[in-house]
Amino acid sequence: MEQARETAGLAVRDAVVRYGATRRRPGSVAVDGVSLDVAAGEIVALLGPSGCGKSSLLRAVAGLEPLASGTVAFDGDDLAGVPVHRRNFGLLFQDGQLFPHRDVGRNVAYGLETQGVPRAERAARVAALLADVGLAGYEGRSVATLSGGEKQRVALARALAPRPRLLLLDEPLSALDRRLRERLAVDVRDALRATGTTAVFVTHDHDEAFTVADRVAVMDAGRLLQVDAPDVLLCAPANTRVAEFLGLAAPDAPGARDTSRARTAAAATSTGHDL
Ligand SMILES: Nc1ncnc2c1ncn2[C@@H]1O[C@H](COP(=O)(O)OP(=O)(O)OP(=O)(O)O)[C@@H](O)[C@H]1O
Repeated sequence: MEQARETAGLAVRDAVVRYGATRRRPGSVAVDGVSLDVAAGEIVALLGPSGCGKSSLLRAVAGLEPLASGTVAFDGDDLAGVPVHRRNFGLLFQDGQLFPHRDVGRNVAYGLETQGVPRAERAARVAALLADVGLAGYEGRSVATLSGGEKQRVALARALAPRPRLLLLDEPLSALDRRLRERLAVDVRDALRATGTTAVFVTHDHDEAFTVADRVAVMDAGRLLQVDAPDVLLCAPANTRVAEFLGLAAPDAPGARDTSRARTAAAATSTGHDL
C-alpha cells in the first residue's frame, strides 16, 4: 500500500468512515483504514463495485462526511475541522445540476463571480474553459436546450472555473449511455490535463478508470486492494480479487498474475484500443 509522503497534493492516512455509530454501537464501517496519496496534477480513479465505499471516501475527503479516525491533508495541512467551503476543492456529481435560469456562460462563470473576478477576465476564462470541454461558443445557450452529455461538459467547466486545488468527481458520467461515456471520459481526461487539475475520479467502470486516470485505486469492502498505473494493474493484478474485478481472471483461477488476457488487455490499453 501507499507509503507516507509529505509531497504537494492530497494525503489520506488510515481513513475510517462509519455510519450509524452511537455511544453504544460502533455502527457499520464504509471506509476501513484507507491511505492514499494524490500528487499535484495527478488524476487518480477510485474503482470498485457498488457499495465498496468509494463515495464515502470521496465525501470524507471533501469534508461532507466526518472521519471516525485517520486524517486528510492537502499540501501538508491537516484538514480536520476545515469545512467544505474552505477546502478550495471542486465537486462534480452524476447530475451536474446546472442553474436552470442561467445560460451556459453564466453557469460556468458562477464561481468566478463569487471570487470577484473582473468581467473581462471572466469572459476570457469562460471561453477558454468551454473550448477545453469541447463547447466553444456555447456561452449564450440556454441549459434547457443541452443534451445530457453537453450538460455534464458544462458542469465540468463550471467545476474547473474557480481553479480548485483538487477536483472530486463522483461517477460524473454514469447517467450517460455507453458510447457517450467513452467519448466523454477522454474529454474529461484532456480537460483535467489541459488545466493541470489534481483530481479523484470515482467510478465502477474499469474502462472509464483506465481512460481517465494516471493511477487507479481498486477498492473493495472499504479497503484499497491495489493502487497502480493502468498498465501495471492489467499486467500484474495484486491478487485474484483485483483480477476478477478487472475481468482478467475467473473467480476460481489459482493465480491472477501474468494471464494472457491481462497481457492482451495491457497491449490494448497502451495502444488506445477497446478491450
Ligand atoms: N448515509 C449513509 N448512512 C448509512 N449507510 C451508508 C450511508 N451512505 C453509504 N452507506 C453505506 O456505506 C457503504 C458504502 O457506500 P458508498 O456509497 O460509499 O459506496 P460506493 O462504492 O460509492 O457505492 P456506489 O457505487 O453504489 O455509489 C454501503 O454499504 C452503503 O449502504
